[in-house]
Amino acid sequence: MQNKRNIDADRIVVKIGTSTLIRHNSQANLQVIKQLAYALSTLRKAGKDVVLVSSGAIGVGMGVLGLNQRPHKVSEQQAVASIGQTELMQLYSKALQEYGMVAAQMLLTRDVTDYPESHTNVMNTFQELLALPNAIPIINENDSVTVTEMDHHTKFGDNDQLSAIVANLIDADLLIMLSDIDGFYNANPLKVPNAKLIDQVHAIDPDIIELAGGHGSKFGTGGMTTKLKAAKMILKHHQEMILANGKEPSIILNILAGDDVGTLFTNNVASEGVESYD
Ligand SMILES: Nc1ncnc2c1ncn2[C@@H]1O[C@H](COP(=O)(O)OP(=O)(O)O)[C@@H](O)[C@H]1O
Ligand SMILES: N[C@@H](CCC(=O)OP(=O)(O)O)C(=O)O
Repeated sequence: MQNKRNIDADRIVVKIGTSTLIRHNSQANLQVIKQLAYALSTLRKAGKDVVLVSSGAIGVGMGVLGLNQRPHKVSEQQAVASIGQTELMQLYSKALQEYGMVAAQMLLTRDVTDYPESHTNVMNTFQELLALPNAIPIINENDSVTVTEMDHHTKFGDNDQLSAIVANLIDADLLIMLSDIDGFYNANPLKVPNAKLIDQVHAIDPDIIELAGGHGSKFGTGGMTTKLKAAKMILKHHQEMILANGKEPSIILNILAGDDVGTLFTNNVASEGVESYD
């Protein structure tokens, strides 16, 4: 019999990565977007607070423009992102409409954590949106304005860290990180085919960081390292994160039903018999 987890989450942030949203031919994966819309709508209708952090602006923009390679120049990436973001939100809006939901786009910069006024404004927006019964906030980094300069860092780094910051900001119970891999392994499965899936992680220490190797897809940015940075922020705030495979986003519903899928990052020490890393 499959182990059950005790997942008690009323406020949930879901992050979906580029590698899950985009097919190898640079086209958006509509099946994934439709199923994601279904899962998020189901949770919202069940009274949960749900926020989506979605990557994919650059990946979708590459598809729109017929590019095979991610541009190297930052300004070109920003232009591609602004084209892709529009298309991505159209896809989400259409998919959510099927379930009576509306998409609410929020494009953030690090100002929301660095400047009290920006922080207050973004919190007010979250509060109003989460009070609406049929709105799903969909967040991405504001790629056309974020830069990292000597004296002003407006970039979050990547959407893995952005999703943890959002989870911290709105005091979410759970961050569900959907990627193209079943969870966190004891080595990069792309390089080590017999790598083993880890059920639970309780601390992000150098031994754990050592297990994250290399980048994933040609579209995504962070690979596993940035997911561990996100997990570290989550554990610091005594929240939980589950890293799972997003190829079937209905897995979100399995996660909330307590199914033992993916890797759970938690401060709560695992029950006996479950393989875990402290
Ligand atoms: N220890 C590990 N466990 C699982 N995946 C790993 C590990 N180390 C590196 N990876 C790589 O990280 C990839 C996921 O990161 P990425 O492609 O950036 O995803 P996303 O687009 O979802 O953010 C996996 O496909 C895998 O190749
Ligand atoms: N803002 C960028 C996010 C890039 C990013 O962090 O991607 P990923 O590693 O797939 O989460 C975009 O939408 O393309």
